[in-house]
Amino acid sequence: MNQSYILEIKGLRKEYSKFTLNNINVELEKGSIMGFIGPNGAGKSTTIKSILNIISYDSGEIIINGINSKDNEVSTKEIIGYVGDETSLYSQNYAKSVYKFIRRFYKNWDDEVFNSLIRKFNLNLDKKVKEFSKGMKAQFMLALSLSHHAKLFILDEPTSGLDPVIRAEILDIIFNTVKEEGASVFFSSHITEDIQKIADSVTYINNGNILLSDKKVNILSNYKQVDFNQDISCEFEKKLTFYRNKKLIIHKSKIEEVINLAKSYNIDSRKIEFTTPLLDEILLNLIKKQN
Ligand SMILES: Nc1ncnc2c1ncn2[C@@H]1O[C@H](COP(=O)(O)OP(=O)(O)OP(=O)(O)O)[C@@H](O)[C@H]1O
Repeated sequence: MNQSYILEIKGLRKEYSKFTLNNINVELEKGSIMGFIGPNGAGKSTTIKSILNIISYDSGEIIINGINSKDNEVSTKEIIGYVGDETSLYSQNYAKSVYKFIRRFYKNWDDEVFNSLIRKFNLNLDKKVKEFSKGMKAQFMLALSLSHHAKLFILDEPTSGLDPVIRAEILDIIFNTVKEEGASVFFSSHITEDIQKIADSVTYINNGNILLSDKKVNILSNYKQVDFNQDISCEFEKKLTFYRNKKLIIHKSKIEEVINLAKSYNIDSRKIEFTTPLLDEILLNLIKKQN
């Protein structure tokens, strides 16, 4: 247990018949935003459901604000604001009844925050949840989760399937609320662009295993995109594993190796440039290495 972390996942393991979430370790610092990214079926929702105790897990520990989440479920739930795809649970109900039902669970519920978000999103609470569009459902869920001064937001694909305008609005609200209140966010997404925009740290999961978990600035400074800025021979290209579409992403420890290799293929090393790649390119490179 470390007081500077709001969430610690230690050695989490969950076995399904055809999939294993294997030895997941994550540390989320208080006041920071972590993007949890990975392809379809990587294990993101399984991890999130384990954090929330929605499913049981085989081994490992989940510590929320210093407390083992299994030891005190009520107090840990109180400090979590969750957005997932559970609107189907309430779809037959009027939005107003859902709000009245949910607010009873939280002693820090704040109607002023809730009403201002509802006005901002222009949502009509006299509608049934099923009458809301996908974007409105996401806004409604977000308003519910942001209205009880949570310390930790767990967001499962909060922007998936939304148009760019609503996506940007939701990201802004998450970012601003969290920074104002000093809260923390663990959010899963397929959209690397969103993560690059607001996350302080990134955890990348593939096939039930974590391939990378680090501060975004470290990841971006640890990897380089190599631009040769000249024609290169097929033989040299073949030597460069993971060279695709004229892009080569390498860990910075490999810079010298690449320069020396290039020289041995008569490449003019003065023209070679090393730039900072997009997060997307770095993660794609990691998947290619794993497969
Ligand atoms: N209840 C279950 N029983 C058996 N297998 C399951 C169950 N729930 C999930 N899985 C399997 O676990 C794997 C991980 O699923 P999970 O939903 O965690 O992935 P994900 O990263 O959230 O994917 P997506 O981005 O598509 O939502 C998948 O292979 C899925 O089929």
